[in-house]
Amino acid sequence: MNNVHTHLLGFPRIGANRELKHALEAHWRGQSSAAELEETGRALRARHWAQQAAAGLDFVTVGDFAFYDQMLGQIGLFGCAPARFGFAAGQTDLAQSFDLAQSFAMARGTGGRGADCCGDGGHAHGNGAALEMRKWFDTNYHYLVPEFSEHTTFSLAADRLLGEVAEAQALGHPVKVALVGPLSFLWLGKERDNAPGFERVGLLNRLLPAYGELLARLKGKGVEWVQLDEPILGLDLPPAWRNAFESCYWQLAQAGARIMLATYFSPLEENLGLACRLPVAGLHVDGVRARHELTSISDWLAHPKVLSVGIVDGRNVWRTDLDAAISVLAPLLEKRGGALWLAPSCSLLHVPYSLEGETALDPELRSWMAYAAEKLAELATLKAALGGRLDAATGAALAQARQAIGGRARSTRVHNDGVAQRVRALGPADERRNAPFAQRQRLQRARLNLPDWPTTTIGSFPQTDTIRAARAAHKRGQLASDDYETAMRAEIAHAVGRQLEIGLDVLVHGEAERNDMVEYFGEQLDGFAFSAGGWVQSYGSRCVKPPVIYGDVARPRAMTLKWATHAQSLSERPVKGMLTGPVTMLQWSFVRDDQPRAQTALQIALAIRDEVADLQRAGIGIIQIDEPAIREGLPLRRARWDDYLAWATRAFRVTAAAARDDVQIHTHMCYSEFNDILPQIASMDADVLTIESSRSDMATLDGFGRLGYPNALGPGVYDIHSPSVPGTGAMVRLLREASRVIEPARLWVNPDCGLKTRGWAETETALANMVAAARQMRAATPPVTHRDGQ
Ligand SMILES: Nc1nc2c(c(=O)[nH]1)N[C@@H](CNc1ccc(C(=O)N[C@@H](CCC(=O)N[C@@H](CCC(=O)N[C@@H](CCC(=O)O)C(=O)O)C(=O)O)C(=O)O)cc1)CN2
Ligand code: MET
Ligand SMILES: [Zn+2]
Repeated sequence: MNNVHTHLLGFPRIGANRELKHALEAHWRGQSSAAELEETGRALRARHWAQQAAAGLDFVTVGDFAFYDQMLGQIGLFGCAPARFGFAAGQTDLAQSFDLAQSFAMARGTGGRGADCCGDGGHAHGNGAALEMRKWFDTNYHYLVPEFSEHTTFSLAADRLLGEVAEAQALGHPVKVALVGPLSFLWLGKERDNAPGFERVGLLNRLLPAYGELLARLKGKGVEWVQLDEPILGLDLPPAWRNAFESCYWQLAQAGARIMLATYFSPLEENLGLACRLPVAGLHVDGVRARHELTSISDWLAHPKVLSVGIVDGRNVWRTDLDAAISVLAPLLEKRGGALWLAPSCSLLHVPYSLEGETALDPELRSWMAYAAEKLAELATLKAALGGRLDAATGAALAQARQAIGGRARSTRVHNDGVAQRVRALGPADERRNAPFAQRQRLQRARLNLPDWPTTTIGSFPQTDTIRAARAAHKRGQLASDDYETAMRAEIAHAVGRQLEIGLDVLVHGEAERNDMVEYFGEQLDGFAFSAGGWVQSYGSRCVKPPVIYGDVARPRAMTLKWATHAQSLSERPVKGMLTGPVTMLQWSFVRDDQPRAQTALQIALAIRDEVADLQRAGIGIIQIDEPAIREGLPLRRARWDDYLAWATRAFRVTAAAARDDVQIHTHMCYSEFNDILPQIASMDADVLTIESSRSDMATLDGFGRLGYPNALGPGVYDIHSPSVPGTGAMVRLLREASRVIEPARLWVNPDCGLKTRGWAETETALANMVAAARQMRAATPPVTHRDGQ
């Protein structure tokens, strides 16, 4: 008798129509109460559980919901908020869990945040500084980073979680609770204000009693299974962390609840034996990224432990090849004595809700795809087929999948011979600028005639409600294309005017016409499809709509030219052309799974390269090619870094090398630590690199200095995540620090990142202060041109 179960690791929470986003933003604007927000959360959870039950899952998953972020939720659950928020026992009833105001304070910082009505809040420094945001493994989702010190204590505050369990049970659902496991929770945090020698893995003994107590209480509430996510088992772990697993899980085993240990995003490799040995009731593995390990995992995992296979891709939007899946699963099922759990590979947080709303998608393309809802249906079909229940509906679903998979494989629209040929023909000269940097720098100086300490911004100016409303009206057909274009030209003129008034040296057009830096280009490139409602949470209430790359990429026509030349026509000062680089386009899209990422990256590189050529032909003298995602594209295992970095930096060079020597290429990076990939960043050979650094107090820059980074650098002098306006003095201090590491002749003055989430008032004051800082530096340092003898 086969005993196939289905479950999921986590479900998206923002709502099919981004209900949670709208409710959060209304609450932050003061337009709705905490109770109203709680009610939206409750309704969303109920709806999502109902969907899971309707898809025949054996459990609904509880614990994956969060108003802002799940890691933040766990900071509340285990009572380990940083002391600076002052939520010490006594000030608040810890047993109640954090209330909403407290968790938003940690997410968005405290002090003067009310004015910031937008999705994200501030990340002010000092007392009420928000928790740091970091990318969740190699995804585009940001989590809030827990902070640990030797003073950190943990105390269980489970009311919120237990309340959600009770909600699901009251609705009649069998419940599995999902949490981040103790070792991944500690690993994903950071150490702060520590005595030397302190390592946060040492906090495990303090943390485990809280987990143990929670497991016992869940069991008491009738929760049979608790999923503990330990995705770090797919990383290269230092010995202290690896060694901690066994004792950790032996201790948790005492609590009684059945633990499903969940791994994902990466093969287990040297941790495979360890993961199989741990005293847990079940092990979930990523059947997409670790498919080649499934057989050995099944051999190592002793009965009666349950094997859960993440057979449906939780990171992409393609339909599962169900025939192929069955041929992988059937032998496993036999090995496991007829017992197997099936699931998506990871939480479905990273894919949109349902194809139902995607009426504008080409029907053939749509038939190749599966969002969260369709992935649940795939699980149901697999369960029925493996369970031997080949009823009519299952047969029809299998046939439909077969047809779609076959159609996609044979489709002519996926392949474009011209593109393939162009990629094959790429030679070494196509990825090299003509002259070395020093020579280019002379030519560019002569052409651009910029002052020392040149000031610029990263590209976007505030995306105001007016801009978004105009675009929405245009999309709905209520604003004619000409009128939309006129409105955007006016916005661009406004942005240029403000920049001239502020006194910036290198201008930008402000990106008003872009919904998003990736989606905007995806909408204009062949081989990309874009969705109407395919929203995915990025952080807090902010979402992105990743385009779908389904075929060979080509650029039918110029994408940015008319906006760039319009902006340049308004001023004598140089306006930077603004492009998104090939690696970021790839990383923030749903990608093809029928060819290597490297190949797709080169195709995108050629398309963007053509845009570089068009811009320079039209007289644009500076072109920025943004690559903020280059670091997060790194494979999770170090052994695969070199290969990735080789093709990723090559794709960038192919894009940039279309530029003549007197055209200045900028690139921009943010959101990451760059110290471990500095030589590769240098190999990209951009003339100017603008980089996020103010939050690290310029520490990022030390590495660049030590390495002898050869080209020009614009270390961000103020944090654009905060609505608080930086003072001139603070920026002067940062610039002085920077000039100790990089000689002034190679330094630029700019913010950390784009300004699209900010308002105009704060932006103008902040930039005026930044320009004043640059002028102070000019007054205080001898002119660069004399010093290097040019
Ligand atoms: N793809 C991507 N990934 C990234 C980043 C990025 O910029 N892009 N940056 C980092 C993350 N930072 C981010 C910063 C801001 C937003 C953001 O502001 N998102 C917007 C949506 C942006 C967008 O696509 N806007 C569209 C659609 C806007 C919209 O919601 N329109 C309404 C209608 C509005 C109206 O009627 O007034 C609707 O469709 O319902 C547009 O401008 O056209 C949001 O959540 O609100 C997202 C990520 C890392 N990852
Ligand atoms: C996330 S990097 C953003 C770069 C883009 N040019 C902007 O200014 O918004
Ligand atoms: Zn940026």
